[in-house]
This record gives sequence, structure tokens and C-alpha cells, in this order.
Amino acid sequence: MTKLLEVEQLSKSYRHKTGLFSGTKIVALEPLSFSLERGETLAIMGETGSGKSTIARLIAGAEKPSGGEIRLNGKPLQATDYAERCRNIRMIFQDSLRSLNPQITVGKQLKEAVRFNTNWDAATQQQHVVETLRKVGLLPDHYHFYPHMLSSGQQQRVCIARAIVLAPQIIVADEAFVSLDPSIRAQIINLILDLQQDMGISFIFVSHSTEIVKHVADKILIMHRGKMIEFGPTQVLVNHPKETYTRHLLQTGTL
Ligand SMILES: Nc1ncnc2c1ncn2[C@@H]1O[C@H](COP(=O)(O)OP(=O)(O)OP(=O)(O)O)[C@@H](O)[C@H]1O
Repeated sequence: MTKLLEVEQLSKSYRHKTGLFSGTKIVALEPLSFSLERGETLAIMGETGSGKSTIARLIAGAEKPSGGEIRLNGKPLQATDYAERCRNIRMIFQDSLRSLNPQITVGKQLKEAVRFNTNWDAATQQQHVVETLRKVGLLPDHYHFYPHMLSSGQQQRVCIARAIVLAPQIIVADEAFVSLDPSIRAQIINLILDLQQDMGISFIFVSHSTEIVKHVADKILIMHRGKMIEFGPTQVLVNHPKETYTRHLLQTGTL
């Protein structure tokens, strides 16, 4: 059976644009391959600068790879295929709360995506947005709220609503919940698990939290200095890691 997501020999390099090292190459990601099945959750872990966000951005299409291929349901994703990728793969960024427009109501912000991606009439669009707000634990009335009228936990729910409003196949979250209070973070993580069951969405999330990763992830990908050093089912990596680095990271929570 075709896998939902296949990443093959994906790599990324940057060039220093200015200064003494102008023109020299920075290898952010050495060629790596992995795959993800429908409804699975993949956690990407590793120290700062190891390439985690680069993988997240490449999968979400926020950047172009330097090499390799990403396939969704067996079909290669082209960098130019913006509309299709936007529908199927959504990203929740680190600063997602700031990405909400303070001057536009929650409902309108969500409706924009629906308007651009469907041919539904205005009433159906609005109904779909209200349903989506319900799915993330918000009320129909929140449609008319401006972001500042909501708590940070509710704002995070809006960001999740925005990510699921087009029923994507994959959501990529890059340290999206790190700034939340621990109790709210737990609620948001549980919401994601519920959505995953209800909608069959796959999640890819970058995290430094061993506790959350063990709780949520089916598979873990460990990065070290731009290289994937280990990838496999969570139980295998936690109980029988091949690399000392993975053991330190998952068993003691230290690098
Ligand atoms: N736009 C860019 N231009 C040049 N170098 C970059 C750029 N983006 C990332 N890098 C470099 O690529 C490497 C990997 O960065 P990346 O942000 O993917 O790491 P990370 O593991 O997500 O780190 P963190 O945990 O701090 O977010 C780093 O050395 C970084 O400096």
C-alpha cells in the first residue's frame, strides 16, 4: 500500500549571503529518508541547530529542498504545487499566536482559507468554519471574536482550527506549544490526539520535550548536526536505542 508521506534523500544547504564567509555553503540537512503512514504521529528531536525546523519547513513547502524528493500518497510534491500542498499539509509555527491577524475576527480569518479553496456559497463556508471551531472546543460565538478577546489557550485552538479547516492529511507543528502554560499545553496535546482519531490526520512535530514525545509519538526521528542518526517506532527508540545520543535524549532527557 502507498505510504502517506515518503521523504527520500531530502537535503538542504544555504549560502552565507554576507560577511567573511559570503558564498560558502552551510549544510543544514544531509540527505535523509523516512516515511509516515496515515494517522501516525512523528516527533523530530535533536539539539538546537540540528536541522529539525528545516525538515518541518521543507515538508510544509515553506522552503525548497536542495535535493531529494517528498511524495504524498505516492505523488511527488512540486515546489510550485502551492495550492495542493496548502490543502494537504498545514503548518503550525512556533510563533503561531502572533500569526493571527489582530484586526480580523476569528471567523473571517478561517473563512478566507475556505473561500479560496472551495466553491461553496458564503453560508456553507460560514457553517463549515463554525463546525471547525466546535471541533477544537470553541463556541460558535467565537466566530465573531477578535484574537485579543481570547485567552492564549483559546488562541492556540484557533491556530489549530485554521490548520484543520481544509481537512489536511498532515499537520506539521514546529515547537508550536512551547510557550503555553503546562496545563493548557496538556489540553492542546489531548485535543490533537482527539482530532487525529476523528479526522485521521497525521502529525509531524518538532519537540524538545521527551515527556510529550513519549506520550504522543508513534515514531521518532533523531537529528544531530544536520544528520538523521536514528528513526523508528517510539518504543524501539526508547527501550533499545542504537545510538548513545538517542539514549541520553530519550531516557534521561539530556543531550
Ligand atoms: N535561512 C537560513 N540561512 C542560513 N542558515 C540557516 C537558515 N536556516 C537554518 N540555517 C542553519 O541550518 C542549520 C539547521 O537549522 P534549523 O533551524 O533547522 O535547526 P533546529 O534543529 O530547528 O534548531 P532549533 O531547535 O534552534 O530551532 C543551523 O545551522 C542553522 O543556522
